[in-house]
Amino acid sequence: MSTTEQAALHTGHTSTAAPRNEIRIEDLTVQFPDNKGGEPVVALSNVSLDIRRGEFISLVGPSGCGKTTLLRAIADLQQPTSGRIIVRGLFPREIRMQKKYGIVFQSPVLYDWRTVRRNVCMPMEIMGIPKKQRTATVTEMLELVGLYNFGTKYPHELSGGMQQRVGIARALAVKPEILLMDEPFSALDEFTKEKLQEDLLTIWEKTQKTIVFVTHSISEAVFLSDRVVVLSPHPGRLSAVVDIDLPRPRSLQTKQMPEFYEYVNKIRNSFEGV
Ligand SMILES: Nc1ncnc2c1ncn2[C@@H]1O[C@H](COP(=O)(O)OP(=O)(O)OP(=O)(O)O)[C@@H](O)[C@H]1O
Repeated sequence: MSTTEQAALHTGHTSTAAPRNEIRIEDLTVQFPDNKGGEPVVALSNVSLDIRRGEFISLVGPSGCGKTTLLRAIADLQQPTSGRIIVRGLFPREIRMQKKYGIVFQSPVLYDWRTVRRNVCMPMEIMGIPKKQRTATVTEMLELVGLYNFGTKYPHELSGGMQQRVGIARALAVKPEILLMDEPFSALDEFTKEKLQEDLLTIWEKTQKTIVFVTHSISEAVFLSDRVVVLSPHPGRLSAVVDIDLPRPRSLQTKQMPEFYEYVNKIRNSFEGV
């Protein structure tokens, strides 16, 4: 299918109008073969979901429910067994080739022999972006994540939270449209996590990216998201989609609101029986 044909998949959108749906997941099934010759593992079964442009959406659910598989399928790191994903009218491969994804994993995988600045710079070097532009972007990104004064440090000189900030700066440096984050804060202590959650919301508000965020933490998902998607395991299915109608901008005070607890309980209850 050509790019134009793919774009035509978005019925009703002209080339100038921004499609309402950033990511459309249609009847997605992902199976993994069993290496002992048994039944395949059904990681995701018939999952359908529309993600809006500029939305902050979280995927939660018990271990093994397919959160990472879904994120990887969006990122074109995992191919569907059936069903499809359409991103801005194109297949994920096209979006990946166009460098429209920024991906942040649980561990930022920084290069120890490169300074913070040179770590953030790396994807732009690979893309052949001119040096002057790279330098300006690195400065902009380090300011955005609050690490401007740490550009000449090496990863081992940074705390875990600072290293994760470098990972976020690096993902944002190529100016992606969509940020895919897989448990980015789960290895951090509670204080660092809370600070990074607030800072991520500030970055999201400034940059207007679409963010798909995988987490084990219901309260983290409620605090950050416009919508929380609950998956249930074996096979991984969509079990609930909850709109989080808490006011923005959100801060630590948000976590004290009765409505915050109500959302957390509602989502926790939707886990029951899973
Ligand atoms: N490469 C693979 N080969 C075989 N099975 C896999 C593979 N990747 C994932 N699975 C299986 O698919 C299911 C979903 O895994 P996935 O990692 O997506 O779940 P998850 O919700 O992200 O889990 P967790 O919360 O523990 O990270 C699990 O049963 C897992 O064992």
